[in-house]
Amino acid sequence: MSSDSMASDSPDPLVTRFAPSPSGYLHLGNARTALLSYLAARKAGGRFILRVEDTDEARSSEDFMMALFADLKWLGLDWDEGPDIGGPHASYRQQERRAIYDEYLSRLDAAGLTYPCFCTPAELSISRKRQLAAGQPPRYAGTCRNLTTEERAERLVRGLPAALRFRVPDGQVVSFVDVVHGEQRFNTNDIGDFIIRRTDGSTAFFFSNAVDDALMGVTLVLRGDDHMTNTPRQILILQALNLRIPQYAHVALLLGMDGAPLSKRHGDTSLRDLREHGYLPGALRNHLVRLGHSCVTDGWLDDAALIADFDLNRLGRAAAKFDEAQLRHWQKETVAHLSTDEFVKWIAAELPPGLDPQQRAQFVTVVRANIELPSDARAWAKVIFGKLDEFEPTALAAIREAGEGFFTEALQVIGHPGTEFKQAVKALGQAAGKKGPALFMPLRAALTGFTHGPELAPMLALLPFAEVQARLEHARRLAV
Ligand SMILES: Nc1ncnc2c1ncn2[C@@H]1O[C@H](COP(=O)(O)OP(=O)(O)OP(=O)(O)O)[C@@H](O)[C@H]1O
Repeated sequence: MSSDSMASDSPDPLVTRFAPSPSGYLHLGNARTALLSYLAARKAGGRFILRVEDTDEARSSEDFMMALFADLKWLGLDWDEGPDIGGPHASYRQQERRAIYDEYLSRLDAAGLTYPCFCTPAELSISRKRQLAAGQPPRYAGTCRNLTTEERAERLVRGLPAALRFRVPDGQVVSFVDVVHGEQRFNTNDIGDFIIRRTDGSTAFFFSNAVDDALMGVTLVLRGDDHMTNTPRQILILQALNLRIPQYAHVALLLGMDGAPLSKRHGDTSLRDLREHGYLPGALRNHLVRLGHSCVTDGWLDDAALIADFDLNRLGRAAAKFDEAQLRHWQKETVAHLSTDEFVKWIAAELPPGLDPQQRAQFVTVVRANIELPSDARAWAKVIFGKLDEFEPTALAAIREAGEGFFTEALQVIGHPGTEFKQAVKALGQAAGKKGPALFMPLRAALTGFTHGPELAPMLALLPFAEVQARLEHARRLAV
């Protein structure tokens, strides 16, 4: 039993989808899967569908769904069909597709491929433990498979809660060619009959997800490899319903710093957190596309270039780890690619009120290369437009190392408004007998409170002369 012939050589345009559950904020793993699915569709000139899998009512919420739309849009994705915009296969919310599932469940039923299962969670757990103890892979033992019609009727009359199981055929092999992992083969004897409708009447993931993909015309299911072992089950359902089997691409899960897969349930680093920290969508896109996909271009890619660079054949198998240093690298690159207007808009909320346009423009020119996040702009705005009341420890050490005499000289050399800074520093170096870092570092420390930062001369051009004097005087007192 192979799905190869149905899955390949499709003349139809590529249709991909992202199908999250609205049960938490999207984390970077979800976002990466969404981005890759989006890029695959856009690259091929196909369609990208957003479907919300909210059959688990206890964990799903309207707020999370709205957040999901907002976060995906912020990341720069758009979709051709979805719950918020509709489309030819509406509804795109599984809660609203119950009648469709009932119809397809009854088809399976009519074909004799389902049966009610009355096993309780406790009974299933004991059975699983027994199998594990016997060194067997846990699978449903088939307890309710062979109940007689009378036994079933008797249990139903007693009102026992019943789930619905799919009858997996014995002794067959389900095979498919995964875009990332190549040929996959699963023996149906290892699968075990699985639940397609829970006791509360909601359909299980295996079923609704597969039926929706087929009915929505999805041709490529690109998802995390947490779903690899679900795929043979889904192929069995689609075959039983005579529905089209898509191609599958299972990408390695994105792991957190602790090595565990990111997961909504664990509240892992969400797109939202990063956005609130000031990360830019372009940084996320450039970072995420390179986790599990190798780009031809090493440099920063805008949206169009990202689509052009994307290639399904370059999806990788290796597990990818979220690395904040990498994200910061792409953030830096993205900031460098902002136009001046975009940059000013991005940091506007961090600037003190009342700056004139010239001060604003000068500030941007001076500090831009030193800003990765808006909070950096806040820190430099405080240094330049505010009062200096904090020194980082290395700055304090540099001031004390230079000594009181150095700052007495500095106050004389930089002694009047309009002093040309470069000339003044040269003169100070001669007077104090210092050069290089021994000359620049204490000055930088005294005037900014830091031992790193934007070029000093243009920064000082923004400081009032009285403030320069006050800071040098303060440093002189600190150095005593
Ligand atoms: N760590 C991960 N790395 C990459 N993709 C992931 C990761 N976790 C989930 N996905 C993918 O995101 C898509 C949406 O999945 P889903 O909404 O179930 O997310 P989830 O984080 O697994 O949620 P939950 O923790 O609630 O199960 C699926 O394609 C899934 O494979």
